Amino acid sequence: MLFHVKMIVKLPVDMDPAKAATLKADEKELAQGLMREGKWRHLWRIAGQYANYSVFDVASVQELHDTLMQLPLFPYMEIEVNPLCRHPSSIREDDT
Ligand SMILES: O=C(O)C[C@H]1C=CC(=O)O1
Repeated sequence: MLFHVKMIVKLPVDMDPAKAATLKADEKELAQGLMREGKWRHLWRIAGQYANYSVFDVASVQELHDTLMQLPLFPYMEIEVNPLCRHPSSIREDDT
């Protein structure tokens, strides 16, 4: 199942820089692992924002929820989720 996810990161301005750096490093490690598993299919920076557009490919809504909840930056993100399905005009064969 494919989901378009927008993540807006809002770290507290007074957060300890060392804590912020650790959170970002942990998030990067987890994100890259999910990408290698094929679950985090796309990750794009939204230009000019500390935010991203992502596409997740997971087995269920529950798996998406659990995956997002486990992100180290989850407590500091505003997240918007939209489910995706094939477009009848799409010519791409890999739109699974
Ligand atoms: O930077 C972000 O958009 C937030 C988050 C998503 C992946 C990652 O490494 O950090």
